[in-house]
Amino acid sequence: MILGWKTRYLSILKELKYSEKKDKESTIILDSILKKTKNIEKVEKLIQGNTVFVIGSGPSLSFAIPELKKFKKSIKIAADSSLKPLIDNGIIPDIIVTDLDGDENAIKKISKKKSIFVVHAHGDNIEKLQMVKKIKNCIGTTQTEPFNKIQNFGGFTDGDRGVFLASYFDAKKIILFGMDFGTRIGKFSNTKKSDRKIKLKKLKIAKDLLIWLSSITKSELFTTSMPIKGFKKIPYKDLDIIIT
Ligand SMILES: Nc1ncnc2c1ncn2[C@@H]1O[C@H](COP(=O)(O)OP(=O)(O)OP(=O)(O)O)[C@@H](O)[C@H]1O
Ligand SMILES: Nc1nc2c(c(=O)[nH]1)N=C(CO)CN2
Ligand SMILES: [Mg+2]
Repeated sequence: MILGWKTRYLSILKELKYSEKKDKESTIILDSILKKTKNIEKVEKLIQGNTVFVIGSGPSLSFAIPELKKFKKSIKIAADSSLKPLIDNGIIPDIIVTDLDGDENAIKKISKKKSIFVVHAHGDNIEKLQMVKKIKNCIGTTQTEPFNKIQNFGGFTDGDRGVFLASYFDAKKIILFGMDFGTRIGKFSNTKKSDRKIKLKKLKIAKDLLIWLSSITKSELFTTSMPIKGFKKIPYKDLDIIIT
């Protein structure tokens, strides 16, 4: 677990009134469903020393998609609900970070392909975890203590967990797409009207975690989305220069 994570996790539990006990229960269930695999080593190989794109569902995702199509070979980590618009546009991510509340059909469509799913267990997705049985390549994560097959790379929402994952495995550069945070929820995000308030709180937590990560990571950080402290803002036209 990354140094300092526990303190941040405890303050998230307090703010959102989540139960550590339920998070732990969920984690134990995910561990019991997962098979022993070499998927962690595969994820490490995809990320280490490479430029990695992390794609979220913020408003700028619509503008990012035509740009992403130009970079077929770059390693792409999709956060949950960004998966559907990506595959609808012929972009197959290498890694999908999800707590399984994105589009279930999109997940089914690529669940038998070589993309690796990084599935997060928490107290509010216990029933969803059964979907893992149908996914070919999977690793499991938690926000509490890691154990057995379950990892904790740090991070909270699917998007920021993607960035923590890329940093954990020493990506050379990490470039954000559709990771705008702020007060506008992207149209591809699977957020019900009644969940808007909590979603905005989660986005604020995610942004603060990324600002913290920027002060400790060895990876070089960039964003094509809304500016964020610690990340160098780059226009799409400069992507070619950054990647090479
Ligand atoms: N303005 C934004 N609107 C929606 N998503 C955003 C925004 N900015 C960044 N993101 C990132 O996009 C990711 C994917 O969006 P999605 O709606 O699937 O979130 P999620 O983390 O699954 O949320 P939930 O808490 O409901 O599981 C989020 O995890 C978040 O990190
Ligand atoms: N207990 C609990 N933990 C979470 C939740 C959630 O709804 N409940 N949502 C997350 C992703 O946004 C991450 N972690
Ligand atoms: Mg999700």
